[in-house]
Amino acid sequence: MAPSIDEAAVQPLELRPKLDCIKYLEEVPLIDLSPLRSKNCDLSEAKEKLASQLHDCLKEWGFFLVVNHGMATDALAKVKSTFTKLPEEDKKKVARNEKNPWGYSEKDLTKNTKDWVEVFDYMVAEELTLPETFEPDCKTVVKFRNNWPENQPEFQKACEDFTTGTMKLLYELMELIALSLGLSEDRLKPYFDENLCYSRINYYPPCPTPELALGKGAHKDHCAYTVLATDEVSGFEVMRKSDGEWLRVRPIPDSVIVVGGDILQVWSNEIYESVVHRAVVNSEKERLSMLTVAAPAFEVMVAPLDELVGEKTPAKYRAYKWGEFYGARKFSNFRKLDTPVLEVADYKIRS
Ligand SMILES: O=C(O)CCC(=O)C(=O)O
Ligand SMILES: [Fe+2]
Repeated sequence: MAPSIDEAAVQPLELRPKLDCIKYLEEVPLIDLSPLRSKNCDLSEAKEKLASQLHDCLKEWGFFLVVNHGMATDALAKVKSTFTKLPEEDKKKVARNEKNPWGYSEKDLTKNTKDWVEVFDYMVAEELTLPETFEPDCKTVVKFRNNWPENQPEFQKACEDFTTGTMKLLYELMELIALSLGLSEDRLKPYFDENLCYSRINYYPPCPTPELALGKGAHKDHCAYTVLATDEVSGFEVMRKSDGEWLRVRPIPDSVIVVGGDILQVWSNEIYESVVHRAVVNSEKERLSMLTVAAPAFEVMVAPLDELVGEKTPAKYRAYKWGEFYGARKFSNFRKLDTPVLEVADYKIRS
């Protein structure tokens, strides 16, 4: 008898990966950040050049790979080795719930289908005081704290080291992204004072029927952008805008992937579009990826940036409060399966 998996993780027919004809992206959009680390070159010239490359990558693909990113090369491997050793009961003890959305979950959904993944989420800030439910009319604030497994200092340290590296890169990219839109390099930074940046581990166990499920279903990232590191097992795929074709991105050793998100789409008034992507699983190998999300402060109103709006380029979105949007998405994991999840398209101005 064919192996079976949880019905909730079976993707609708049209969303299943076609594993017998995987297509690879042959010319990956690649940015080499070594000029930023070189003592012999003019830094502002180097930034302008990189910004222009980044513009082309984001415009064409909505994502790019980065080499010479400055992060410790063994950061992800350390997380992988410590996460995979965590005892099941320790993970279960720090399961996310409606009161604390940080910690472990094996029940994540994308578009209401269960992902074949175990995740662990933690905030970059160790604690944040925020409205209890993240909802517009919520008057009570609570302190959210990270939910680290007890007595696992090595795991926690590996996670924190990863995040120290990604946050540094995230701020470097913030300058380049601003420059790539013709803005001053510090234009986006104020949105990230008291940010909601967080990191996530995605652990994809081998799946007996990888042709039926997805590690992470097709989605766009809702933040400004994501820095994603993956191990050597392939599985990350992007949807090509022109024809909807799924293309697998081969892992390049010591690179990270930068995925443009919805906020960037809105800020840039659609000069850039966030990329649809997914994670495919396989029957033999476990796979681990980890990311840090560039998420602004709760109070930030996200709208097309003034400099990019004009008579010929009217605003394509009305403003929305990031914290409320984010909360609606985050807490949707604990709500009924049939409630539609908020999308950035809900703020689109239809002409
Ligand atoms: O694991 C991957 O390759 C992609 C993960 C991802 O897109 C996400 O967690 O948002
Ligand atoms: Fe993603």
